[in-house]
This record gives sequence, structure tokens and C-alpha cells, in this order.
Amino acid sequence: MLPGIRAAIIDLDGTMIHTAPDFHVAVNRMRDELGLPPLDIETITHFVGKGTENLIRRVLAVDFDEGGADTHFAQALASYLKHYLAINGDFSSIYPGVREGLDALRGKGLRLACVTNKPVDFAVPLLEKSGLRHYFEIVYGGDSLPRKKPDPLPLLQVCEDFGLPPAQVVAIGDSSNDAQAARAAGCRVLNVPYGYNHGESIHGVDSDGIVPTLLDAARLIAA
Ligand SMILES: O=C(O)COP(=O)(O)O
Ligand SMILES: [Mg+2]
Repeated sequence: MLPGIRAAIIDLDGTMIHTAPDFHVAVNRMRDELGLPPLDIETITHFVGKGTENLIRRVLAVDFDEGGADTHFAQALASYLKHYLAINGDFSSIYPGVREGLDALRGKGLRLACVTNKPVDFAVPLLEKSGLRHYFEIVYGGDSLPRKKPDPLPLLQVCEDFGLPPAQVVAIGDSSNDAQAARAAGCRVLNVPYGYNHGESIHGVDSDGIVPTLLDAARLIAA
């Protein structure tokens, strides 16, 4: 059990929504525009988690050295953002247990925030389209604050917004980013094993527990 918890900070990509197919389509439409061959979904999924700029750099590094990637970066980023915005949510799906888990967390009286490295202008419409926006008092994207996960800043900002000490807040996410940010902030952390952990096993991550679904996370948490 995790006792003494008053709020949960929940990650988006790979935790609530399986967005890898959206990333796959948008990245390959960008690559097509640049005259580059498509990448498979697994390769692209391993690049997800550290924000949009990092994703584009990793995607360009498949074809170019550092100088070449720099040359193409601005065009690639603009193309990717245009294509992602056009399809945001069309190919993605909510993971099992997410709605039930969010209902259970709310039922226990926890306050909820979503902290994602996705740009906030992608995250909010995706949450709205998925019917999840209403659960969250706060949504911070990767570009909402000066630093993103694995930096603790977005988590510390939520703690301040809620007026809670970090020890009373749990972060729930699919990757080492979420765990590192939580540890650095002094929050508790639970991880789900089904998302995108940069192609690595979630079992190597410093976490307070690995739970099969958000509903299982909710069952472990007590106010
Ligand atoms: O867009 C990303 O890089 C991943 O976003 P996440 O923080 O919701 O997993
Ligand atoms: Mg994630």
C-alpha cells in the first residue's frame, strides 16, 4: 500500500493512451515529405518519451550525421507538427483500466494532474477527444514550463499548485522519465509495464511498484 497520498500526477503517452500509432503515421508523413523511407513503429516508439524535439532528432539521426540532422531539423519539426496535429488521436486508443483507475482515484478523493512531455497543444485536444480531460485539474505539456521530465520541475509545480508536499503526491507513468522526475521531486512513483520505456525493461527502473493497470495503481493508493 501507498498511504498518505492526496494527489496523483499521471503521464499521458504510453500510460493512459496508446499513441504509438499516431507517432508512427505523423513521423512517416514527415519522412515522406523529406524524401526519406518509412520507419517501423517499434523504432519510432523507442524514440518517444523525451519530447518532440528529441523525437525529431532521433528520427533524423537514422539517416544523417549531426550536421545533416541540424540542416534538416527545422523543416522536419514543422512538417511533423503539421502532420501530427492533423491526425492527433485518430490512430490511438485508451489502455484497459484507465477510466476505471481515474474513477477510483477520484473516488478516493485524490486530486489529479496530467504531466506529459507531449506539447500541451497536442495533449489537451487528445485528452478531450478521449473523454479524459475532465478528470484533471491541471494539464502540463513538455512546453508548458522551462524544463520537462525527467527534470522534477513539472511535478514540483503541480505540488505547489495543489499546496501539497511532494511526499503526499504519487506520479504514475510508463517510463524511467516519470520515475526519475518523481524521485528527484520527492514524490512516490508507480509504473505501468505496457507503455514505451525507450525500448528498455521497466523492471530496471527505481519505482515504488509496477502495476498492471491504472486501476491496480488506484487500489494500492490510500489517502
Ligand atoms: O511526447 C513524449 O515524448 C512522451 O510523452 P509522455 O510524457 O506523455 O510519455
Ligand atoms: Mg509516457
